[in-house]
Amino acid sequence: MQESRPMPKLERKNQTASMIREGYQFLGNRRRGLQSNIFEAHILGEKVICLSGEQAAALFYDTEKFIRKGAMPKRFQETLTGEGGVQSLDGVAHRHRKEAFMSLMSAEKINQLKEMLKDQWERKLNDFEKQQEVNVYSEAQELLLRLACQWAGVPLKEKEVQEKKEAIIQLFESPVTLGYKQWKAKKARQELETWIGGLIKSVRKGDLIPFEGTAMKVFAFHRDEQDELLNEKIAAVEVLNIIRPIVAISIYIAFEVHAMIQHPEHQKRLASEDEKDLQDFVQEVRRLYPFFPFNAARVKEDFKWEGYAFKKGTLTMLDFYGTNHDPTIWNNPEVFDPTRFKDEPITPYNLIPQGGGEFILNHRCAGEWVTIEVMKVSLDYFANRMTFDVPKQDLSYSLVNIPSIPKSKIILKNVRRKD
Ligand code: HEM
Repeated sequence: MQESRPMPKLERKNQTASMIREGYQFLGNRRRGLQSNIFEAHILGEKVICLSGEQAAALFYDTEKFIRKGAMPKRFQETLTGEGGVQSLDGVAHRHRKEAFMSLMSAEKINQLKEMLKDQWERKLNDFEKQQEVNVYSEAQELLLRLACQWAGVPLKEKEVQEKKEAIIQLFESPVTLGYKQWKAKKARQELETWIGGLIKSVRKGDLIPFEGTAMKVFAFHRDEQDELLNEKIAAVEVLNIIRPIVAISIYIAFEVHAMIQHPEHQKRLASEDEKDLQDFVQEVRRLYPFFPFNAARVKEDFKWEGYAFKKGTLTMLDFYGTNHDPTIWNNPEVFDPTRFKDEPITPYNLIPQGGGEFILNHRCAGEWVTIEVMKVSLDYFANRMTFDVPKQDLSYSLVNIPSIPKSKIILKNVRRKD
């Protein structure tokens, strides 16, 4: 058998502290230092192979080579994703569950979501006109929670809105925190799963009848690949896998308004009738701004790639943020330029803010189309249906804190409907 190539290695034994210190840029900094798209590190007490770039992403999403079982730290499951959800499945079980998710993402369902969203923005705009000041991040969270529940078939009482909003935000704002904050996020998840679990029970008993094709209906009656109904807790985890990330799009809405403010030179294109202009702007926001830094999988069986040995069970991380900023893929990757997509085509493995590969076969984000459409409709509102002043504020954002959110949360004043 041929000898393996020695894999570039980081010198210091444990890089956990550096990773925490450098956040989104940790993997990219090391990749540049070693001048290699593949290297070995030690993180959280374990040897990890770190991958970056388009070819490496294609490898990471090869289901013959990698599995997700045992890859995600328990504390992310206890807060961000929940336990037993689609993220933790492999093979037939994953495909079967993912098909249920993708059945919610038909063109018809997404159009319905867009109409509901426009309705929500119309109402918000009325409120904004009466407010002295608008906090975009916070307002978007509330709007998206109402939207997510309506679209998913989850009844949400007016008096529950604030409480549920606070709980859901904790799931995606706190996954990498420790101590009290993490404990609070765990508690929030338990309470949310109990709430949705109770509703699943009511749907099964016939006391609550959600519309066909909603997440509540689909997951209340979903049967796994062995024809067993999901238990209530897992059905709740999956309904929350729809609601939580829709609310998290508030981060991208804050970033798209940030991009509008910082790059007024693109304003004219946003006013054009061509939807492609909105789309390119949204894609550039998703490429440039930090959100989900990386993901992990484990080697399924021993194999070699480009001469490097991958041993069964080895934790392997793919750098999403670094791939979206890779200078071998993107010209001037640190520059915000929505026109780049004319010459720089998007492939399943180069623009990966929400993972790569295929939707059903791989773990690529089930809600990527929803995210793009929600961002487009929302951008159209901020760019073309309202006017506002931008008061002095701290528009900086961290490349260390995960998730990153603009410091000021984006404050607007004198918001008025455009005639
Ligand atoms: C807010 C913006 C979003 C970001 C940054 C994001 C990011 C991601 C990422 C990085 C993954 C993992 C990809 C991988 O493992 O390779 C993922 C998976 C997933 N996302 Fe999203 N997502 C977003 C919005 C959404 C929305 C709106 C939904 C649902 C409506 C959604 C539902 C899911 C589900 C169900 C999975 C698991 C897919 C699987 O394991 O097969 N996400 N997302």
